[in-house]
Amino acid sequence: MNIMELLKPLRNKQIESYTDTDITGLSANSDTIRPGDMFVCLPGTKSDGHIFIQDAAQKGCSAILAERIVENRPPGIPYIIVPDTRKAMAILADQFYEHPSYGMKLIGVTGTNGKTTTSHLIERILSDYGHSTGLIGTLTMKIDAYVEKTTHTTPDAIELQAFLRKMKDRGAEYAVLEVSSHALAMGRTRGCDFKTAVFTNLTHDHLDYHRDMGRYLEDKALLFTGLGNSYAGEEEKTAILNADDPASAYLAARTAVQTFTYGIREQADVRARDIEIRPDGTYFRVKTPVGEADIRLRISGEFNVYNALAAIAACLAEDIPLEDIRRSLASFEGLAGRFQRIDDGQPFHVIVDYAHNPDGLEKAIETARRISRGGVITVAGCEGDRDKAKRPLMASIAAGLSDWAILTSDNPRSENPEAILADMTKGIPPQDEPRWEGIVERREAIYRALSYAREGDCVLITGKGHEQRQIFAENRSVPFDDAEVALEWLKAAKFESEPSGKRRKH
Ligand SMILES: CC(=O)N[C@H]1[C@@H](OP(=O)(O)OP(=O)(O)OC[C@H]2O[C@@H](n3ccc(=O)[nH]c3=O)[C@H](O)[C@@H]2O)O[C@H](CO)[C@@H](O)[C@@H]1O[C@H](C)C(=O)N[C@@H](C)C(=O)N[C@H](CCC(=O)O)C(=O)O
Ligand SMILES: Nc1ncnc2c1ncn2[C@@H]1O[C@H](COP(=O)(O)OP(=O)(O)OP(=O)(O)O)[C@@H](O)[C@H]1O
Ligand SMILES: N[C@H](CCC[C@H](N)C(=O)O)C(=O)O
Ligand SMILES: [Mg+2]
Repeated sequence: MNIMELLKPLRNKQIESYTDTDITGLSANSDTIRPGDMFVCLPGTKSDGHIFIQDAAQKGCSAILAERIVENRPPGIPYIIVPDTRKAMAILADQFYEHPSYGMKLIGVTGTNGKTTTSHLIERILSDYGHSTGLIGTLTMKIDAYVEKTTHTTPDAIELQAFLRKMKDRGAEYAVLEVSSHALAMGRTRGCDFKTAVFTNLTHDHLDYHRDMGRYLEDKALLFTGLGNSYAGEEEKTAILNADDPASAYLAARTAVQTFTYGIREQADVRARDIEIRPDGTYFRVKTPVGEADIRLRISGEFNVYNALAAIAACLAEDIPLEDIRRSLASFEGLAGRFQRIDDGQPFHVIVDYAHNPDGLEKAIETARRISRGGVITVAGCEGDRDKAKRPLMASIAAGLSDWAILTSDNPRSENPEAILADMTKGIPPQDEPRWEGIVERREAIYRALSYAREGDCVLITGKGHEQRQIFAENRSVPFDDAEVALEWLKAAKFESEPSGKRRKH
């Protein structure tokens, strides 16, 4: 794309040097930049993109977008200054990829927990109904059967717009996007013309980044305030809100578009009752403006009722008949690491779940309690280089709500795992008979939890869900998959079926 064409939507820019040139791509990373790309200098949290200008120039970048002049600016390369390169990058990415979100129906899902589950439920219902649908989220980026790997829940603006372009070119009618609060705060989705915004819930997480719950909510609200800014198309827009979450009233007040609510406890447009939580799934009756239905989900937990209700509301807003929604939900077999059952014939439940914040952990343990015929043994850890305030809260929930908690490591990243564990255990009130122990090594913690289980118990392994690696200092990571580790132990323990039930061989 010609440089002037690319820069057209940037209102506030200063062109320091200029040559008429073609821009063949955009990049904010001097490591992976290709000749012909415009280099966007982002002031980051770890380093400053401006210091890599020379590097990018040597690799053949075609232009530079910066926030200031730097010394030894490479001659002969167009150099443009804008007040905020991150915001400008999103606008340029939308322009470069020729507004891929226009003309597709974009459904954005945000909230502390449940984004991935809700997004996949929506995607499944839409595609079962015959719509060509793309999805971008924590687990994957996909367009119908075509799949790419992701590194982030919401990729940066360049990767995001490039993938939306792929969706548009392949004929997708819908794009379901998981929109993280980091993405909203950093403007990664600027330029996306959302038709629908779905809110799951707001509870404590990511305060290392957002600083407090008020600012966290403000960042989440950006998805809803942004609904009013239509770049293209005049289709009706909707905010789908959780009537049982107090943050929804604020979001409703902040959006100019119509709202559609779901819930269990408060009055809502889409409401569930007669909820039954079983080991093999969840059953409930849903009342909607277009009728009632009995829903069967193959995933356990009241929290998954909320996720299903959000998906039902979003799909009713797309005029999908309730009966089709019911059928799709009944066939959804769940996602890797989201209250995932691990079964090797053992006489107790083993669940791998991605709960990595206080509310998620509480909900996961409550669900384990509902399906257990005995006790609940929980394995929980906390992340390194992330919100430290969660640590004592999560430890207190794990030890307080389980019959036995094994506190361990999650991804320690640059931190000392023993120190993370010590931060966690500070949150546990002294008890006459402690109901927890600490085992830093995660594999050993999982093995130990499984070895304690007796018939009917539930072993709940939380924090890493689908993740396949454990991350240590200096980005060193080792293969680690909770489900595989649990299966390793179960296979070695050799459970087998007997006519009288399951029993352990050794
Ligand atoms: C806090 C955060 O989100 N940081 C993201 C941000 O990094 P940053 O701005 O701090 O970048 P930096 O490392 O300081 O570098 C600054 C600039 O210099 C450039 N650089 C750097 C080194 C070099 O040699 N050459 C070079 O050009 C970098 O490419 C970057 O443009 O921009 C980077 C590029 O887009 C992201 O990879 C990075 O995500 C980090 C790795 C991350 O872990 N993010 C997580 C917290 C995140 O975003 N999570 C949410 C999900 C949260 C939820 O579940 O709700 C997500 O959407 O995934
Ligand atoms: N509606 C919900 N309310 C509370 N907790 C939930 C809800 N849905 C899921 N969880 C918990 O959060 C975990 C992650 O679920 P999911 O991946 O759907 O959320 P997410 O918002 O996409 O998470 P992330 O922010 O990591 O992308 C689940 O394993 C479960 O423990
Ligand atoms: N979406 C969460 C995932 C945390 C999962 C945990 N296992 C970790 O890797 O820290 C985050 O970005 O904070
Ligand atoms: Mg997710």
